[in-house]
Amino acid sequence: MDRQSAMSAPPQKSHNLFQVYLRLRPAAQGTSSGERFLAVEEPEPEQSAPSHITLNPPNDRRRAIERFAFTQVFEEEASQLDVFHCTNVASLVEGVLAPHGGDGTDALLATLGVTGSGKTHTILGSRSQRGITQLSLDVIFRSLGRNILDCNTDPTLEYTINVSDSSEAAVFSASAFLDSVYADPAPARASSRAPTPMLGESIGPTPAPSRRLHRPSVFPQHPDISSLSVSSDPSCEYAVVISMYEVYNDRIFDLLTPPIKSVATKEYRRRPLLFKSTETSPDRKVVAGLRKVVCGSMHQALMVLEAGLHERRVAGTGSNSVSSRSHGFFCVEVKKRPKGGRRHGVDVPWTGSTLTVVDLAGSERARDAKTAGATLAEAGKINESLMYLGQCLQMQSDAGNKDKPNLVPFRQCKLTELLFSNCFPSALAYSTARHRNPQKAVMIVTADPHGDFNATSQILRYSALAREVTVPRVPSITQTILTAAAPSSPPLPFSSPVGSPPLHGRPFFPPGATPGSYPQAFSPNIERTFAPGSPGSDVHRTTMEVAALEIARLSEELDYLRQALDAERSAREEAESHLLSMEDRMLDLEQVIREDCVTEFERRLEIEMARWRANMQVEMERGEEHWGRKIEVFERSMAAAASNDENMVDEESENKENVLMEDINEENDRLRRDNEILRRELACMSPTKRMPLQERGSDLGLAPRTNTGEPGSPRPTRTAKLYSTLDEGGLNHKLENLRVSDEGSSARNSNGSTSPKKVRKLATKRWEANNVDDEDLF
Ligand SMILES: Nc1ncnc2c1ncn2[C@@H]1O[C@H](COP(=O)(O)OP(=O)(O)OP(=O)(O)O)[C@@H](O)[C@H]1O
Repeated sequence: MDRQSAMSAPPQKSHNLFQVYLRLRPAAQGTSSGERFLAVEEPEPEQSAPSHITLNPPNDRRRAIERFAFTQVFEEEASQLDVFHCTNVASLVEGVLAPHGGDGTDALLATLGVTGSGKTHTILGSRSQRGITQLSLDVIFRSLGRNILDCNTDPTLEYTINVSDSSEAAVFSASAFLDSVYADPAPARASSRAPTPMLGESIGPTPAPSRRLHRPSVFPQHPDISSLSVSSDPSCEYAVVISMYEVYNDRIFDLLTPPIKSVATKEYRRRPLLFKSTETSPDRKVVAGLRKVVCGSMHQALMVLEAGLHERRVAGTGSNSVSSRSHGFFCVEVKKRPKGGRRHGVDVPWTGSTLTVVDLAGSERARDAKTAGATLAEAGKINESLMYLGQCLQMQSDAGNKDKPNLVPFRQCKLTELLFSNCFPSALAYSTARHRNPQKAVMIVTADPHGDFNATSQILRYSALAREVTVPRVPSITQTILTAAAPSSPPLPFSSPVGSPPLHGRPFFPPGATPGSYPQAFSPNIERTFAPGSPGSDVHRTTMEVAALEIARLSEELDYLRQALDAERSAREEAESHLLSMEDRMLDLEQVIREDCVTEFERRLEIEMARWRANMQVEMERGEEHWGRKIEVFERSMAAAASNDENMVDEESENKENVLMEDINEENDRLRRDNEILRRELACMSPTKRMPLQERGSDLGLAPRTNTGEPGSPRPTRTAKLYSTLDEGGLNHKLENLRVSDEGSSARNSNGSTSPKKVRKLATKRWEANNVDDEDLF
């Protein structure tokens, strides 16, 4: 049967979570290839395509010959189209489109292999050939035809998808996204891979991005699958939403969101995202917070793919000039809803399924890849995640068995979580009416038959659906043992017929795993065959065969452990040196921050001091003004008090004057009365006794004292008494005083300080005084 035509046959059915295919890559032209260690077996009689391969250890007769079974094996001559057809991607796409109603079935397509074995070539193609991703997109857009909606024709499309999205995504229209990423117009750029950094260059933190890519003008058109299309639901309208992310160092990063410049480190970095169940997606885990682009055409989808690939981390290594340093995920969500978005007059949200295409990073040996620094550390992470993936693949066959619980240890790292989480029926499927199918998955293992024997054999061991080990011819060891056991019997030749029934013994444990970590009840479905030997039931012979097999296995395991140890040691040294450099950097940063703080502190202190001084000045001026005002008020009050005192003195003296005047008036009245009495007495007296007026006048002024009181002097008369009283009373003196007082009051009056009332009083006094003078005339 023609090998190529046999490849187009459908793969065999199994209960495995992943259908596993093997693709061998052709030897690179112009390079000296090593000895070929992989041999494809002729297909079984009941099969149309080869499914088994034999691994022959080159130049090492101690190693066992191993045989591996896959769903199908593609030889070097297999084209991209062969792989696309035979891996049955079209049926996966059809499951996503859900032509018969419902949400559809998620599909996952991944490539696994040693670095440089052709994973990226298979999944993403090359400059001249399209890969499975482009072919799948072509089938999707071709099959949806006119039922596909575009943001340009439906302005609400972006909004309605955003609302119904269950992964907290930011949804963009393709035109908006592409305008933000690409510069217009631009020269053609045919490469589908990002520029390769220098060998060993650190690609940890994203360097300053040169945004605005050049728009690729042409995409490869070969192979052509224009004749192929799958069914879609004619009663529904569709939208194609694309997202891309990578798993780098066990963290998820969006490839369509530009990196953000860190304030602290001034480096451009992406924010890691979570893989989780959300409120609106309790039965399915999703990568939350991605940027998603609604594409209305195949061309737009390819442009988005190109932009995402540009952001993916790649590096040149000794094994591959453009080596993927992260696991890349390209997701095509096909959303569907009834035409017009309504059913029975009610709005219906978008539902749908996703086709995820995964380009895994290749496992590599540090010695061959000649990696160093961060690239070596990445390799450690890549190998570790691939080891966990191997463990999951080895356990996967039991997961399809309903009688056995799911024991696939897929939560050990982010990669296996992403690949396996949605493989199983949801626990909610039984409790809710809404039932979601577990995803369908295809793994394409790529291998270079002339490449690295150890790395390739490791990959084959943990990815194969079944494995047989045959005992090698090791006469030097076995014969010695056999001779010792049965010296009489001749040594028997070993034969290793492929496909002989398996012998019970220890199950195979993948590299890195310990026997204790595998429950015996769920050992992997690895077939192990031993050469049964021609004589049949010879116990010693069987024992020796088992021993030889065990030796071979242990020797392999030892090799692997040595390699792992080397890798771990170098990774540890790398990590330690990185830690030291980080510590130095931290110290430097701390120093810089401290200096910045001091400078800032001093600056602020200066400002505060200046402000304080200004405030102080203002306060002092205010205080001075305040006290000035107080003193002024005090002075004014003092002046007021002084003038009050003066007024009081005036009043006092006035009061005294008044009293004096009253006394004088009283005296005056008394004198008048006396005078009146004297007049009357005088009138009653004899004329002889009257004194002439002159005498009286003289008496009044200069009258001699006739009665001095001396003894013998005549007794004074009443008139004499009167004169005497007038004289003794100091009437003149009093009048003198009155005159003085009158002058004083006139003087004060002239000053204007005396009140009119006082003036009147004084006038009265003057008149009275004049009266006195007049009366004195008597
Ligand atoms: N089947 C094939 N036919 C032709 N060329 C191939 C094939 N497979 C791989 N190559 C070529 O081999 C080189 C390495 O392949 P590729 O980059 O796909 O390897 P890889 O497995 O993705 O490596 P890595 O894991 O380092 O990214 C590329 O130049 C590619 O074109």
